[in-house]
Amino acid sequence: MMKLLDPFSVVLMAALMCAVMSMVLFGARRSFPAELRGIGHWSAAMLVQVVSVIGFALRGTLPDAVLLPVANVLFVIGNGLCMIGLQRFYGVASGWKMLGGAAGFALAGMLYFLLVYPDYAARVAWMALPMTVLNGTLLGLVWRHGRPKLATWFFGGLIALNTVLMAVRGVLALTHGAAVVDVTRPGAFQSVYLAATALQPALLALGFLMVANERLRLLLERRSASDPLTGVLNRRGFGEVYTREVARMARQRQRSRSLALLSVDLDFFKKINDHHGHAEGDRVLVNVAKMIESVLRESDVVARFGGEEFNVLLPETDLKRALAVAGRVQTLLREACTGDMPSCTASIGVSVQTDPAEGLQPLLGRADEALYQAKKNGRDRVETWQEAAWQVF
Ligand SMILES: Nc1nc2c(ncn2[C@@H]2O[C@H](COP(=O)(O)OP(=O)(O)OP(=O)(O)O)[C@@H](O)[C@H]2O)c(=O)[nH]1
Repeated sequence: MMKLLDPFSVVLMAALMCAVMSMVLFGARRSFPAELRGIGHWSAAMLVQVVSVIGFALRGTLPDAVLLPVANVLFVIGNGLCMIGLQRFYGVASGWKMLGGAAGFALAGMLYFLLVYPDYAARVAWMALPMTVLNGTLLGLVWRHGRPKLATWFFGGLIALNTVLMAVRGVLALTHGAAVVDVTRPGAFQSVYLAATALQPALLALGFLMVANERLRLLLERRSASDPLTGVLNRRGFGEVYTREVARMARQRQRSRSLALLSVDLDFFKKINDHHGHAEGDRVLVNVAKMIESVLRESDVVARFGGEEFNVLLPETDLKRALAVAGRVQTLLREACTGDMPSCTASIGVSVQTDPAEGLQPLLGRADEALYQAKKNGRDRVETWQEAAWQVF
């Protein structure tokens, strides 16, 4: 067993794996969207670990008084950078002070127990403290902010094991002395610790990458369902919500079930672009999307399929309420346009669905026809389409 795990080879293996992970993370940082933060810190952390591990491997070639403080402090900094990376990833304030404190604490202890009062077990116990605190902080972050997914369990499990191992090593150093924790001596705990030390940084980085990948999947899913300019849903996202709502409607027993759709189209939007420029036109679209959202209930959704037309889905809504919402959108738009926004009004077509089997296209078609009618009848008005006749409001 000990032949397989001679400390020198283990340490070199660890350095190699950290170097590979650093490159993988660096590549990920360049190719992942900028919203996924903290990956660069993990890449840097792995590089720092490489230098630290090489420092340990060089033991015997340089004086311990120089090598050990440097290698140990770098080890702490490497773990601290992982913490900062994860804090950035989860959008939490970065704990640079904590990292500085942990590194300073490690340096002071190392120097004291090497130069003033040389004691191997005391050094191990001392180092265990900042390492346990940093890893415990990582664990807390995953616990509070991680999504309950397999990647998170894997990542969190690794951090938990690492935290326990660090703490146990510190306690063993205090209670049993160097004989049990000195990795150059044979022993069960030393073998476990060595194997874990070799695998831990690279495995942790792998766990982080898995969590980042999961976040990337979510982000892309959300992007593919939303309009890049206004941030509201796009046609695809709208279709998904509609399908969900219509299924819910089908499950409802009462006869009065219905959902409504508003087709909101800005009037003479081309003029806004022509007079104020395309960028200002974009700003108007973003504001209008916000404004529409502000008059909706939580279950209502707004989408932009393109151009200057917005579609609003109002679940569990009858014609009367749909008209009231349309009226509120118009009022808000008129009020907002008196401020710093170019003057604009909207025509709105309203349609209602009561049969769950009908489908989105007929509903959109009717709202579109109503909208066309609103435009034809002079704009800045709301119209609805019903089977019997045109209703003008
Ligand atoms: N700024 C901006 N303009 C857009 C965008 N998409 C479409 N447009 C513009 O919206 C205008 C739509 O023009 P029209 O279809 O003639 O409609 P309108 O001028 O609003 O006239 P009516 O709808 O008939 O009242 C065009 O000038 C498009 O270039 C966009 O994303 N940003």
